[in-house]
Amino acid sequence: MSIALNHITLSYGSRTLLEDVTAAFAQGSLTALIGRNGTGKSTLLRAIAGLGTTVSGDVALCGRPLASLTPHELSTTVGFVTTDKVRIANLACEDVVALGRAPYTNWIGRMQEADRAVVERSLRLVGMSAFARKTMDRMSDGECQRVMIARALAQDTPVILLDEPTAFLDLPNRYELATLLRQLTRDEGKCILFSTHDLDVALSLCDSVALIDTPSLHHLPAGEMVGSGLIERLFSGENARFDPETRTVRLR
Ligand SMILES: Nc1ncnc2c1ncn2[C@@H]1O[C@H](COP(=O)(O)OP(=O)(O)OP(=O)(O)O)[C@@H](O)[C@H]1O
Repeated sequence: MSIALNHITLSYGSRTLLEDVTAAFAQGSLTALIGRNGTGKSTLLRAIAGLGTTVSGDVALCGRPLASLTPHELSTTVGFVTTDKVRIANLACEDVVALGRAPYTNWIGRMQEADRAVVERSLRLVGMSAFARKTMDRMSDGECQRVMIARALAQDTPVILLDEPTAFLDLPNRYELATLLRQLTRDEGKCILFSTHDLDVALSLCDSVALIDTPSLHHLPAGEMVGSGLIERLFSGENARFDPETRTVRLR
């Protein structure tokens, strides 16, 4: 398994977000992590990425306990894409993508021919080759998001985590981005786990859905999740209800 969570508990102080969660995510699979605001999606992604959150239980990446990985091994195993905007004037897309090569470049960080080829390929995979020399401060949110995914691809890790990659995107771009992620699981064999509030994207385009139902995590194939009744229970309220037909939340 690319990601294995074994009886993990996540908490902040006395507040428990997840308790005794066991789940596994396979190579070549796309999984959406969903849940209401503040239920711990980002915290879980950060814990899997080894970004210093309180965890009891074990996280294993590609069969190795997270705790046993050196910083270098971690950086060649898991890539993490956040919604933080990297809009540094004068920094071209290809330079941002090249940052993903840091674990592989020599001690002065000099890029070799092979590194440059990986950067080029990564930009091509996300459909952004034409933007290589453009600076990121003049690009749309959707374009920036693709470049940040290219950076994670250049890092060449079997596991990629993304925290709300579809936030700030319009509807066609949300579908396009999720379709791109799906393609990367198929063509590149990546294990991709991303958090999202887009139920229709999660349920229509992903292999499986991991739903935080505090303090549990339900991980089911997307089709089974639609029919499970779990989404209605967690996302329906006085003014809105989940419609399994359209896989969206609608006003009552
Ligand atoms: N460093 C921290 N210290 C204490 N509490 C925190 C910290 N970071 C997050 N929290 C709390 O933990 C809970 C989970 O936060 P998290 O950001 O993981 O949720 P989320 O599901 O990603 O939320 P959203 O959907 O709103 O992005 C929230 O109630 C948040 O206030």
